[in-house]
Amino acid sequence: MTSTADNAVLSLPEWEIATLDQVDASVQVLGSKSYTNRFLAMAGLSSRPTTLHNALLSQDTILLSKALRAFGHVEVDIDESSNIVTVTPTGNPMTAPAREIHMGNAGTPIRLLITMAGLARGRTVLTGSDRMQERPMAHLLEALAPLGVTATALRGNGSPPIAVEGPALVGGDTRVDGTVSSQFTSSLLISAPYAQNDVRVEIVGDLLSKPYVDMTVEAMKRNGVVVERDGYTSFSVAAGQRYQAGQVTVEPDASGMSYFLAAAAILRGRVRIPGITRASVQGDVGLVDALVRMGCTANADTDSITLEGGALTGIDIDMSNMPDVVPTLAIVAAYATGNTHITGIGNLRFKECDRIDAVSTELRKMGVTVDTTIDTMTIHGGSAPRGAVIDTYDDHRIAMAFAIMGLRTPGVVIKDPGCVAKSFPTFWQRLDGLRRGDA
Ligand SMILES: O=C(O)C1=C[C@@H](OP(=O)(O)O)[C@@H](O)[C@H](O)C1
Ligand SMILES: C=C(OP(=O)(O)O)C(=O)O
Repeated sequence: MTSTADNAVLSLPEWEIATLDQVDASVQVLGSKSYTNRFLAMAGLSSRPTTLHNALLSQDTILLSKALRAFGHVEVDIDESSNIVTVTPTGNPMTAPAREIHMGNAGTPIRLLITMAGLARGRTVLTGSDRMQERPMAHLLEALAPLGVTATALRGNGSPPIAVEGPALVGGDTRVDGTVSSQFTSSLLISAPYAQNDVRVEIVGDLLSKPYVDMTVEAMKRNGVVVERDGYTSFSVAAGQRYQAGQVTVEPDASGMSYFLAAAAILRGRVRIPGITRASVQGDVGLVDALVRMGCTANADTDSITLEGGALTGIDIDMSNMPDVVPTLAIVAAYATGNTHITGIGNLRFKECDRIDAVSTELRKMGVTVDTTIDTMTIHGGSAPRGAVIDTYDDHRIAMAFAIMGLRTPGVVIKDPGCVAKSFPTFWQRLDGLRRGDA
């Protein structure tokens, strides 16, 4: 075991976390994955150049950049040393790539691309990892048909590989199920300005992950496109609007931030995240309020979030608006007294892995009692977790959340630490930086 971590950890089969007695650190978190994906997609449609500053450069966003390039409408330059991405229109229309596009397990990017492919000339085929080939897309495919686009799951199971025929985005009225993924709605909205006619999207059922749709509407507005809306039940985009692009700065990733806040919570220390505030549109900042309810203290600064740990008690919480920080809250709950009952999380079963199964299985390995149902999880606090070898299911969030437990509980070994590269390739360096106070 060593406390020295650099990017070499990404290629190790497993990594044992060194415990840490105390934490008082400021942590630089990479740019938001969701904003980077949105601004890249919009830049990929625009006929004006875009420069993204503090962009997240990770597996998912790089896959999206490559896919956009493959449509021929834009060139994408990535400067890894400065986290700047420049998207430059080529003057050519979007054309379906001759080869299928492989999107790994990048869920948001593939879903954004499915509607975008309806604007490209020819037949686009989008596919991904084995897990991606199980992730649900049928509601999006069904919603595209009334807008003129034929998008077909080639194996008939509603999942990739998916073929999209274009150019065909005529526009009009459609309905989309909101209860499985908000990404379907975001996908329809982001391409909507480029349809021939106005697009109106009605949401069927109660939309989950609502803040992600707020982020979409806000990012479109920052880019010059207005979305009219009736709460979370319908959204309209007038035809003919165009993304203005230009210079965009991406704020830090609230989901990535969550692991360091959890470290402060379970070590009763203090962590400061500059560049993001509790007023962010990113729903995952809601974790701060949850941790305060559990006994932590948080600031109300205008340029950062600081969280200080306290005596932790379990809470009841509906996390349907912040699904990606459920693993984070669950590991904090393991150190609280009393039970934490998390509801509204049925769609965790469709993420990079079945996160309800994964979190409960790995917490149980560590001696924590967890009850689950199809869409809830109850973590029984009060028994000291013990070290274990943690399976990570090719899921970055399982690896990162359980790594934080290793700061307090000796003997936590994270298998396949490289899986964090999906959203946070510098995670292990930042974790190591906690020990010096300047992550
Ligand atoms: O739109 C987005 O950027 C995202 C939406 C969420 O998905 P769901 O809407 O499927 O919950 C979230 O889990 C994902 O990591 C990113
Ligand atoms: C669910 C996630 O990502 P995606 O759906 O974009 O693959 C995630 O990052 O937690």
